[in-house]
Amino acid sequence: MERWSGMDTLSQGLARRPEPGAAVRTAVRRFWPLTAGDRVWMLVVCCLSLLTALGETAAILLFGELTDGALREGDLDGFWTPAVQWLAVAVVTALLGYLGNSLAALLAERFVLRLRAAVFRHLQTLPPHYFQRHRHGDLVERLTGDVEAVEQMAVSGVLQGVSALLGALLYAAAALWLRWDLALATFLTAPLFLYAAKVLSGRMSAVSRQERRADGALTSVVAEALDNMPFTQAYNRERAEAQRLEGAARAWLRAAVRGARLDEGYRQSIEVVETLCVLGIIGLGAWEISAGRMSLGQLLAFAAFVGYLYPPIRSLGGLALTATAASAGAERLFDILDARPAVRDPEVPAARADPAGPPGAVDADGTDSPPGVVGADGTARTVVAAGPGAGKALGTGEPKSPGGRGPAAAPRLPARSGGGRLELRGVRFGYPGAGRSVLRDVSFTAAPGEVVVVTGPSGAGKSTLLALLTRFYDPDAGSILLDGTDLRDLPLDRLREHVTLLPQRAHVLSGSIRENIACGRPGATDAEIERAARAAGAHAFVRALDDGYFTPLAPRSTGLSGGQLQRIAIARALLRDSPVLVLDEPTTGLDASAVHHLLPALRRLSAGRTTVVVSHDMSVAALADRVLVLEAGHLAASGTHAQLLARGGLYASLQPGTAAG
Ligand SMILES: Nc1ncnc2c1ncn2[C@@H]1O[C@H](COP(=O)(O)OP(=O)(O)OP(=O)(O)O)[C@@H](O)[C@H]1O
Repeated sequence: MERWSGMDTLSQGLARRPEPGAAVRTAVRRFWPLTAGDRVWMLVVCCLSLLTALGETAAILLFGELTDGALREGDLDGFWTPAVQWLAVAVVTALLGYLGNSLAALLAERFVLRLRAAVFRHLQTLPPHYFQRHRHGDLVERLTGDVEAVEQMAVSGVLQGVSALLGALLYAAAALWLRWDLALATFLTAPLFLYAAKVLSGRMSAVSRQERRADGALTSVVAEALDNMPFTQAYNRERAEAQRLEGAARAWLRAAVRGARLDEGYRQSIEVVETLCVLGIIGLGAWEISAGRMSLGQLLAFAAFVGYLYPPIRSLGGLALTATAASAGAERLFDILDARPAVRDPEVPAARADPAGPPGAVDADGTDSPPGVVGADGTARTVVAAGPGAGKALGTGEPKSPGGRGPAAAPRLPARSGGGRLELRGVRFGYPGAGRSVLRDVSFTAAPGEVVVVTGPSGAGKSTLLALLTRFYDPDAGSILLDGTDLRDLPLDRLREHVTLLPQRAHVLSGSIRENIACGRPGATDAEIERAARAAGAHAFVRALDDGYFTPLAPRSTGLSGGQLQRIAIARALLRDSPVLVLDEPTTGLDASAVHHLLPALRRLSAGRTTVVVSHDMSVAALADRVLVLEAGHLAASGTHAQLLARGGLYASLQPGTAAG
């Protein structure tokens, strides 16, 4: 199995420190494909920038004409023509500026939309341990703050850079045309701006990394504090939590102030350089005017050109800093994009791909994904989207065929009725990066219609076994077969249609009860939903609610009990109607009466299917055709509940009221 070289967030922050320029180049190279489809519009923005700069150049020349023709002479006749022309130029320039800036804002937001969708799509392919090893608040920050920071470099940065460059060239050309000798004297100062930016960019890079990390840590602390609020209140931990928040906020403040100081340092030193230049020009101009080689209008126009020339040069230097800061955000996105999914769809020749599979990955804005996106080696990757693992466009390499097998054609599973035979052959597995096997030589078979309960001491590997059955991971050795086909040879979406997981805590989606049940099989009719709810023992309490099936639920504010939510989850699983069911501690946290209501529903749910249940609950074990006892990763015993009890040993010791339970 391919190992994921995961490290925790902090150590990744400390790892590899490319120099700022290289980091920016890598980021631009990897994210640039996301601008596909908008590049023509980016060109339009650049053209509009050029036209705007031309308009401003014309305005300055008209200003010089106005000064010499009307102001110096005190002649109103010389005022009207240049004044009307100037006004016309100003209106057209304003219009072009409006169009250009609006279009640039649209392109920037579209890039954000695509980048976030691309990172999120890849995130959805990552295995459970990735989410265990990264704080959720930090991941939220990456999908929001870091994505926006990268945009500042990849789209806004490029557009502003091109526009600044065009403006600078144009104003420089105009200044040269007006007085080449004065212009050259002025240009000598330009490298000072870029030098200041270069000196600061090294420090900016380190500060930006700290700032991005501090942002992530702060969001994490807030998210965790909100999640833990009842615990915080019940244990009088308000002060401790407030201190934790303050600690994270202070770290963020320090990083933010350092960043602001660098920005401000750049801005203010540039102001001083600019003032020096302007004074120099006025001094030279005064000398030229006194020698009769220059008019006042020419001097003012020249000074205006130089006044226009500095902002683009300053902005080019500032952009170097913005890009350096953004590359710290980009590194945090690469951390996600370079993490490898633990499992991959089998390679299916395009012509043989199942037409019933989900459509190709589509951007959040409804447009097709650009074909190649941000592969670590910069190569384009094709979005195949043969299943829920369709984040392949962002992965870092093609999947290895597990166990050294070649590319596999995707076998079709049999229809719902009759199938569902599960077979484990000598399965060994250890979590990526953990370095030890959690399951060792596990072999058993579960036939259609059979209920197999897996039990054992805490940490024996029961939940891990379920993660393999639902193919969140592949075994390191051995194989798992569904109706004779290795799970690794089945498209993930097909596999997960055939194997339904009922997790320990019922998942609640934001939406009505009806929607929560219907997500088991999108498109289910009201009658089918009600039938599933009845079989799950949920119909009676749902109907008693004011809004019945339209009662809104939200992940943390359901207003339903744990047992009721579990029955909604059972209705969802019933509707899914898959041949294999995998249940993780379905009665955990429920009292005797809730379990009493749940068991008949579980019995109906498992009828005619292959059911594997992880449970410590004896009432669930009593439902089983066979009980498997896992101990330290291997199967220690198997038999019916009664047989195992009679045999004594580990199983008997697990029962409540016994010493080793
Ligand atoms: N993401 C992970 N990375 C590394 N090790 C893990 C990970 N998840 C679980 N483990 C380890 O794998 C072993 C088996 O864990 P598992 O959750 O499968 O046990 P379990 O039998 O389900 O326990 P319980 O009954 O307490 O839920 C444990 O030693 C655990 O520490």
